[in-house]
Amino acid sequence: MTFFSDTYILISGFVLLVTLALLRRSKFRMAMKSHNHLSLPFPPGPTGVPLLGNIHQMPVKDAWLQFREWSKVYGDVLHLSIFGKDIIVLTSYESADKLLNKRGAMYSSRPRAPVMADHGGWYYNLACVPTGELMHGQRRLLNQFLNPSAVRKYEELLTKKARSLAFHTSQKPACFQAHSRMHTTASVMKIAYGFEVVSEDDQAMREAEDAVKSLEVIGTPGSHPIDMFPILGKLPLWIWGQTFAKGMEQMRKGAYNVGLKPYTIVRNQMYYDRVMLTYAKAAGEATQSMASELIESHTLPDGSIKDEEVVWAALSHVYFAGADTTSSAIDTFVLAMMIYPKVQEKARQELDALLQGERLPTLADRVSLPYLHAVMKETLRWKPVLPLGLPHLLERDDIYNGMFLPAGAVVLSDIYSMSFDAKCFRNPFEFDPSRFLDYSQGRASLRTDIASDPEDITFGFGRRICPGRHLASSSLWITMATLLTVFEIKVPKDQDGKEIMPNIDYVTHIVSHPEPYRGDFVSRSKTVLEILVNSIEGVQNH
Ligand code: HEM
Repeated sequence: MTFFSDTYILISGFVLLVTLALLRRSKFRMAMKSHNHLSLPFPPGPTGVPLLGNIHQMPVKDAWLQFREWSKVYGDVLHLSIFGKDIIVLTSYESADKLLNKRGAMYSSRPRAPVMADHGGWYYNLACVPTGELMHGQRRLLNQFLNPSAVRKYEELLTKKARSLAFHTSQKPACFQAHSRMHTTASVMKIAYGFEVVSEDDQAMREAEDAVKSLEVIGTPGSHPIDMFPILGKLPLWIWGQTFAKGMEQMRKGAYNVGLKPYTIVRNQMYYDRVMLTYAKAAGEATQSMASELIESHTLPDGSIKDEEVVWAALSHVYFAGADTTSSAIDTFVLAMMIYPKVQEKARQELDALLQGERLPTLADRVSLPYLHAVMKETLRWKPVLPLGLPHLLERDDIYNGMFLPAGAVVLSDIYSMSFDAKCFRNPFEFDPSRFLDYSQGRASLRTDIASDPEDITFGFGRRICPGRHLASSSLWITMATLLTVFEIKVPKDQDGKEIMPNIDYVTHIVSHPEPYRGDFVSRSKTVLEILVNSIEGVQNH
């Protein structure tokens, strides 16, 4: 991405950055009270150049691929430096567990991200909220609604949405990825705000997509010069080029559309219902959404809402962090089923033995289907949804295995390298769910002795672990089970009957998505389609 509008700005900007780098190295360490009293070494890493550090070695795209290579040379805790900013990359589950989980109190903040937070209007988004009340307050509310037992109350809705996805896929199989995106958005919109999303042209869908797109302007989060030297943010935005200035405008719009706006709609509706004396009815319906429950429970006697910013911000995450991520995992599952038909067949046999062709799966069947659960773990491992998680910030100096980790370092959990760690996963690039199964009792059961479980890796770590993980795994599981019950998922063929192998390239900004692909969804029988249609009331509208 070009941040500078012309050569002059490029040169003067460069001189400024180098000067700031010199100042920063000493000042930043002092501000964060970093002292290496014992003169311990930093973790190893590639040798950088004075002042600039490793900037010239950092790939612009898919940095985790390079981190994996470096980890083979330097070990599982890497140290990099960019303009004097320390970056620690954890490439093994063991190091992430020992530092981010076990020493979570000091590894749980987020680095400052002025471009996203201050200029782009996303200051409330947990991806850039440091430790403090805005973080704790939001996480408290999210955990209240998304803990394992709370998520059970959404099982019926998730099942209905999975069936609706199967139905729409049977009607228009070529549009599967668009359907999957719509159905995950529809689920989280219903849960968060009680809104019904019924079409891909729905305004909420378009606004969520625009909001995701608007974030692309910042490239790799944290990589813009303003993020490294916030003082540069005081300069007029146009010096970074028109695209950037316009991008900031789009970001602010997106931040409002997925944050305050949907909350305000619910709040106004509830207020209107109250005024119209239909409050009792509205309250009855209100219990169906997180927003209305929270507005109810946070309304003060004078009609204002206690901690209102925390409430609307927390809700925004269900919608914004919930849809894009889960649909990525669903799309990966379908891709894997096309490429590994034997795995697909095995999972289906397990389902058929339980369902006997008489009914569709429900989430209550999950415990009886260990192979399918293993397929889900492998889906999450094989193509991690967030290959580098979200950055953590180390708030105090730390020592790990005789190495000095300085306060103020940005800590990256390299979920990609952890997922392809050959020490934990044999033939890591193969999609092989049996790695999670134990057949010693004569039938498959999930292994309990796995050194690193993808479900403990892919949702992040410590006090920042994904609060939506239980909802995500229920949604993913029921979608997988329903699709396999209804369809055989095949690689499409060309006119000569030759298979057209799907593209397995992924495009990643923060979340990774498969590039558009085509799958062939063949209904398994007329009966199963009838059962599907009968199981959904008013299917056209869901
Ligand atoms: C397959 C689906 C999903 C995956 C793989 C995923 C993964 C992640 C990861 C890796 C993080 C960063 C954790 C860290 O900093 O160590 C994260 C954070 C987060 N996720 Fe998810 N997520 C998924 C679905 C969801 C859903 C459904 C929701 C909400 C309903 C959600 C809400 C959040 C929030 C709010 C955060 C920020 C937490 C914080 O900073 O304190 N995610 N997620």
